[in-house]
This record gives sequence, C-alpha cells and structure tokens, in this order.
Amino acid sequence: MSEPHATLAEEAAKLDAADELRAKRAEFVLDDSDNDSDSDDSDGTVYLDGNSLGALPAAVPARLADVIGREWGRLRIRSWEESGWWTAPERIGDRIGRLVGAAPGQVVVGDSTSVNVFKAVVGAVRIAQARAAAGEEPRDGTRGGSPEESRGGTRDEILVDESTFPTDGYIAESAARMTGCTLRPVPAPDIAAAVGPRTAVALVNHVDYRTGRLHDLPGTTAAVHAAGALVVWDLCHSAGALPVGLDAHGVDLAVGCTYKYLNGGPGSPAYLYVAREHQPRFDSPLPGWNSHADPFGMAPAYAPADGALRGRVGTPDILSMLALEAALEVWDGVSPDAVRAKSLALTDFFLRCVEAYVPAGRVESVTPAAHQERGSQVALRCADAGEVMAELIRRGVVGDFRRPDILRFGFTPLYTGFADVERAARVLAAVLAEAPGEVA
Ligand SMILES: Cc1ncc(COP(=O)(O)O)c(C=O)c1O
Ligand SMILES: Nc1c(O)cccc1C(=O)C[C@H](N)C(=O)O
Repeated sequence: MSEPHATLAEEAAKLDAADELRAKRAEFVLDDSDNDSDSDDSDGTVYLDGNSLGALPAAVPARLADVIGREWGRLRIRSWEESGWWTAPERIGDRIGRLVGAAPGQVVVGDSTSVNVFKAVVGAVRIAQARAAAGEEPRDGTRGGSPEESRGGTRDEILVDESTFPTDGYIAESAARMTGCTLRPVPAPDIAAAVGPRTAVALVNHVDYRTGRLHDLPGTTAAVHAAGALVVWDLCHSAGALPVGLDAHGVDLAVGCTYKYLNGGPGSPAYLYVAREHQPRFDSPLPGWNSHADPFGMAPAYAPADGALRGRVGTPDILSMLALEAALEVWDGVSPDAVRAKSLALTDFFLRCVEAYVPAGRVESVTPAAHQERGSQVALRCADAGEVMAELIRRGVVGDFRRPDILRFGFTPLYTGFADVERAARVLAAVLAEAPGEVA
C-alpha cells in the first residue's frame, strides 16, 4: 500500500479536470444517481462494463421514436427509399470505417459478429484457394513456398488464435470442415511464426476478451501476407477503444460488434470489412438477395453486387441499425488517438489504485503492463471472483466475472472518468478486506 486514498482521489480530480474528452460523458445516459446498492456509498454507479454492453447515448431514444413513429408509422414502405433504410448498411459502415481506419466503401453493417466471422473466414479461404489454383505468388514471396507448393488448392489450413472468443473458434471449425481445411489453434503471438505455405487464413482477435491483451495487428498481418495467406481480424474489443488502421496495415478482412465501445445497444448489428483489393473475388457463403447486383430483379440466378455490399445477406434490422447510427454521433469530432491516450491513462491509473488499495496477494493482473500489449480493460485474477463481482455490483461498481477466476473491468474513454476508476479500486479493496482468500 504505497499511496494514500486522499492523494489518489485528489489526483483523480485533477486528471478529470484536465480530460479533453470529459464533456462527452454528458452525451450518455448514466445512472449517476440511480445506485440501488444497499451500501452507504451514495454517489452513483461506476459502469466498467462497456466492453460487454456500452452505455446508452442520449440521442438514441428520440431518434428511435422518430424512426418508429414517423418513418415506420407514417411513411411505412416508402421509408426504404425516402428515409434511407435500404442504403443504411453501407452508410453506417462508412461511419464505422472512419473509426477503424477504413476508407469508404469497404465496411458493411448487418447480422451478428458470429455470422460475419463465417462470411469472412469462408470468403477468405475461397480467395486464398483461388489464388493458389491460379498460381499467384504471395505478396512478397518470402515465406509462401514455391508457386508449385501453392498451386492446385493446397491452401488447406486455417489458423485460429488459441484463446479466441468461443464463437470465432466454433465457426472457424465449421468453416474448416466446409472448405476442406484443417483448423490449427495457435497462441495469437505465435501466429506470425506458425503461418506456412499451406495456410489459407488466420483468424485473430485484436484484443483478447479475457486478458485484455492487445495482439500485434501490423506484425501478424505482415507475416501472414509474407506466407501468401489472408488474415481476418475480430475487432470486437478494439474498435472504439483504440486506433486500428485497417487500410494502413493492409488487413484483408475484419469483423466486429457494435454493442461494446461503439455503444450501438443490445444485439446491435455487427460489421464486415472487405479490403477493396479483395472485393471483386469475395465470394460470400451467404449470397442473399440484398447483395445481388439487382435485388429487385428477383432473378433466379445470383449475381453479386460490387463493393462492400457483397457482404450483405437479407433484410437489415432497421430499428437496431438506426439506433446504432444515432449512437455513432457521439464520435463526431473525437480523435481515436485521444481515445487511446485516455484509455491507457485510465487503465494505468486503475492498476496504480489497485496496487495502492488492495492488500498484496489478493488479486493478480493478467492484463499486460506494456502499453503496446494492452487493450482498454483490466482483468484481475481473484479467489472467489464470482462472489466478489456480485458484491462489487451490489455496491455500485459494475464489471464482469469471467469464469473461473477473472474480474474484468472495461474502461470506455468517452464516459469513464478517473474518479470512477479510483472509486472502483477503493470499493474492490473494501470488498476484499471483508472476504478471506488469496489469489486462486
Ligand atoms: C471477440 C468476440 N467475438 C465475437 C463475439 C460475439 O459475437 P455475437 O454474439 O455478437 O455474434 C464477442 C462477444 O460477444 C466477442 O467478444
Ligand atoms: N454479447 C453478449 C450478450 O449478448 C450477453 C452478455 C454478454 C455479451 C458479450 O458481449 C460478452 C462479451 N463478448 C465478452 O467479451 O465476454
């Protein structure tokens, strides 16, 4: 216990006063006075679960009321055109593109992340196998084996990061069976070394959902390309928390959800990025009528549209989609670099407060200390983590419990302040002081 509470609380106040993003908090509905905890701590809820479900942006309810009352209620079918419903997946995709470093025309919104993982992985395998069949050289030819090795459909391996969020692993396994590939789980940091001449695709999480570890997107992408394969990144835990740079790093395909740091709401639609260079060859395994070149031609034969909208499938879920569009307005004028700087300051400060307040041996951080390896969450191993998190929530500090022993705290720079961070660590220390037990 190095630093006293008063010192850290004062420092938090100073950091909040100097925070260039602090005005953004007012753009969210946060139940600051709605703490139904039975503790005597009456200064509201500290919400550190934006990495599961982002808070509600204040602009959303009025926009949804208009969509329901006027666009659906009065304009009805005309809204597909007059209210821009039909083109919403690409329009909102471009808005997300700005946050993940993708130029317009490469991101389409719709379906769940799970469904987009399927489209991306199968689509990427098909591209890799088509290139191999055509005897095309890998981009820099250094590790892809000879053209003979690549020719004739020998790209028959999918790599997946070993600690992936489960849905990605399940879908990659099914995609492998469907495409005649084998699936090889590899720790994400080792994918660059493991990729070889038979690899078609590597599917990697940008930030690990349990540990908060940030994986090396530029380095892994370059290594996968050097072996002549494609990479699909899952951005669920990075988009909206840090700059991603999809175009700058030459990423092939990417997917992500919009209900975490993008605050789109429960079950809001996910997105799919298909780099422009791959779009002509992107052969979706779910070719619905919405991605047909002439959807209202209702032709029996499928002919894909051009561009990112090749990733569409069926009718978009307009209510969720337009709630997401309104939610994304909070990003106007926000620089991803400023978000990243605050995210790192928040997680650094939390780790310091935990170190200062929590008795030694009670928790152990599994989130990397190095900034270049840290996303926007802190995961602490803790004995009886399930009970500890339940008590934290009762006392107004909302995080996640991830089995078997992880307390997970997500830091959303647009609405989390340094005073929240200090209070969360203080309440954690109080809960642990009342419960026996060393780190599990
Ligand atoms: C990394 C990652 N991928 C995928 C998902 C799940 O996607 P969905 O349930 O929206 O299909 C999540 C979270 O639920 C996740 O954290
Ligand atoms: N998508 C979720 C849901 O529908 C219910 C509860 C939680 C979630 C999540 O997003 C979990 C999250 N992906 C995680 O990282 O644990």
